[in-house]
Amino acid sequence: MLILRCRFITINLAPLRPSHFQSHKLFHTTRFFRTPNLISTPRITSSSLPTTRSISDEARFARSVLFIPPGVEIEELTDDMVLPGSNIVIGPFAGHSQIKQVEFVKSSARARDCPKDDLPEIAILGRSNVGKSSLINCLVRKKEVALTSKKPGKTQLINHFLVNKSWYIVDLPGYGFAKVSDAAKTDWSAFTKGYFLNRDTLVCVLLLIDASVPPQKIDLDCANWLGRNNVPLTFVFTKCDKMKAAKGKRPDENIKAFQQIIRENFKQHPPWILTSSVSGLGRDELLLHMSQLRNYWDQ
Ligand SMILES: Nc1nc2c(ncn2[C@@H]2O[C@H](COP(=O)(O)OP(=O)(O)OP(=O)(O)O)[C@@H](O)[C@H]2O)c(=O)[nH]1
Ligand SMILES: [Mg+2]
Repeated sequence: MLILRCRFITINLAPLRPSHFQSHKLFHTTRFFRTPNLISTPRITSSSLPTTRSISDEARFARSVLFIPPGVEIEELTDDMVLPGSNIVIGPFAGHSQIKQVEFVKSSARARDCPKDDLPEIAILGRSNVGKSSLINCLVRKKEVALTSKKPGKTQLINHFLVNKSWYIVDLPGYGFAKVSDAAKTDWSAFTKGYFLNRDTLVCVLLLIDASVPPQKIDLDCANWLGRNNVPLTFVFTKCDKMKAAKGKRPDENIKAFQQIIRENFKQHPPWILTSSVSGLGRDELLLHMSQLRNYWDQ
């Protein structure tokens, strides 16, 4: 069995159970790619294959637990193509990923008010206080870009940030903030439908999951809703630096428990990655993953 070694946890991914969920919308279809291979993709050698499994068993297993992007043949897969601290295979669409320039463009109250220039966008979604704004600041390496706060519910609008003049990061309002009124909760539900289902330029949703707390029903409901509606998502586990949780379980235990539940609902495990906005864990890896999603969408 393939074991993914992360920087501070080892996750043994068992084969997934089939389910009615369809997997990643963008990456389900087989298409030719036009960009050159920017990452070396060493060929698999006979010594790197398990002796007790046939290649097809291994291929089936790899497909069920790894995120294999377009342009990567399963026979070419080697351990070093998997980003550290993730199940994400890096393929030929990965390219320039660093953020050189970022500018705030606008805040929109409704999906129809969002920018209409057809640039690809990656949205950041998660519970209030999960660390959405902090992750954006970490990715762009600027403290003041997306406002962070200890007080949940700080981000109330759809905020578009233009990156390298070519794509958007979108900071969304958090869900599950206990103190919002029923009216505000209804608005959030209408907003999700409007934005996620109709935004043609949405490349992927980064669904942030707080690794310092056990799996939350509201996060699982959100993941299942996105899965059912074929909205491409990547699980980004946040606050992985909180190794000594004051109470409860450690991040690695919480992440394992979350993934176990996801395996029961998703035929193929969506991409996932460990991050910390405090230590910078997973920052460069996540940027690289975002670049391959964007470049594939953009072709
Ligand atoms: N230890 C640790 N704390 C973090 C991390 N990311 C965010 N935080 C803290 O968590 C709190 C909330 O962070 P925000 O980035 O404002 O969260 P948000 O998801 O944007 O919140 P809303 O806008 O209210 O939905 C702040 O006190 C952050 O400092 C992390 O990686 N590690
Ligand atoms: Mg915020």
